[in-house]
Amino acid sequence: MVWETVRESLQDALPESDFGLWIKPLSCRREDQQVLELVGPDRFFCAWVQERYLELIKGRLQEFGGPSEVRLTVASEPETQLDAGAGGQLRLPGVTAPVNRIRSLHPGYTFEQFMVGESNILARSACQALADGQSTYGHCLFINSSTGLGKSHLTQAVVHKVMQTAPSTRLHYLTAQQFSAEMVQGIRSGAMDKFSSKYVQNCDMLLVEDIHTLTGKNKTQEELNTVLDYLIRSGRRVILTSAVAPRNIAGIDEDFRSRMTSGLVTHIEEPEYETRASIIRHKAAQNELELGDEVVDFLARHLRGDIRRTESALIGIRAKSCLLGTPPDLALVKEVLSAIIDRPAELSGETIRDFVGCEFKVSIEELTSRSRKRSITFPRQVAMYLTRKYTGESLADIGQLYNRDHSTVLHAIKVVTRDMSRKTSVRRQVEMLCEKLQK
Ligand SMILES: Nc1ncnc2c1ncn2[C@@H]1O[C@H](COP(=O)(O)OP(=O)(O)OP(=O)(O)O)[C@@H](O)[C@H]1O
Repeated sequence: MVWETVRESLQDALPESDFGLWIKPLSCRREDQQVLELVGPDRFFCAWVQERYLELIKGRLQEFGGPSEVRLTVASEPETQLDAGAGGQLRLPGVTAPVNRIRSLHPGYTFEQFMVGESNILARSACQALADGQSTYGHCLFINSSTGLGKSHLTQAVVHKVMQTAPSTRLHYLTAQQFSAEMVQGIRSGAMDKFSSKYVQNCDMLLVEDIHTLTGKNKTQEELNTVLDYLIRSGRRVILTSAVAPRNIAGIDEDFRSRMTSGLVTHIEEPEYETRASIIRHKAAQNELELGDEVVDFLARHLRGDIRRTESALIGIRAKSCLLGTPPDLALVKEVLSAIIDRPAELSGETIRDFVGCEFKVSIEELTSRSRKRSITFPRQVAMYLTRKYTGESLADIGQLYNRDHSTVLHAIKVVTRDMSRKTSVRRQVEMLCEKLQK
């Protein structure tokens, strides 16, 4: 085979380490008059060979009368089939795969499929900038949110984008648990040098999820702290995610906490109404589910927080609609949702606004007006407080009901909470309203 000859000639032409790292692992899958197909262990490997050695390989092939076309293919191990969506952590050739499970990539977690709104725009923009190699938001990003609000989606969107636009980037994407397990393995097998060189010298971008799971894991914190220290100081890109705000993660070394938060720290809020509606439309279309505006509105008003619940509701709606052979109308959707939502569907922000208006004999126009008369501001503030207490609507959503922004709602909640503790009359009135609402 001509490839064997070319390979031998490259062994003579290249430094031993380069040949061992980049040429030796290539295997020949096909060789005929037209094409030589070489297989490399992963995408990063192939991109590197393509950039640095392809012309050399082609030149040698010509010399030895081989085919003019060379194809580089990623081996079809599940963890390296990144195009097919089964993705995995990228690693350097010659560095053995860790024995622990590698975090796989979801093919749909891309920027295009991430719906943007006030709640997540900062996190999204920062991720986009990091993926594009811009330093607008610095090099180190810490994202936190409660569950199901898109931390993994955004982190993986960065990985997808970097792999598409700069595939030779040495990138490691894993969870904190995987980092920890790999480190323990390194210690046990006496291979800590390899471990450190993988994450320190041979890393352009590090993405570690679920940092909150490092509570009490002092050795892992110490190791990751050293890695971050080097990466941040040398301008490498870092993304960390956590289900807990950095200041609230217990059992974390203060130096480590401060290093992790030395760049931009951003919190993804629960999506507001408009974002929820666009997520519902987008996910419905993906599920080939046609939803009318009334149904989308109903779902957006009742499904807040964790987007996984929205996804599960849409799957349920589709299943029920298929089963009955009818399009998903409001009655069907309400039935499916009754199994998912834990609070009575009728206790919405609007219901509470109507109720409070009726109790205080104030119209909706007055409640939503700019008026600052005490006879109107007090019911408005109480209504905002009750909506927050009973509906789980975001501050921005509550604000919309009263023509205000989220900071006014936050202020109203603080005022009512404070006055309830100081003034018996306020406490009694609010308690009475709560009793009526619960009935
Ligand atoms: N803004 C968004 N647009 C579209 N889909 C979204 C958005 N936010 C979240 N999702 C979807 O919600 C689901 C959960 O998101 P993801 O796994 O990223 O959450 P997470 O914050 O990492 O949660 P956890 O803390 O539980 O790991 C995913 O299927 C994701 O696609």
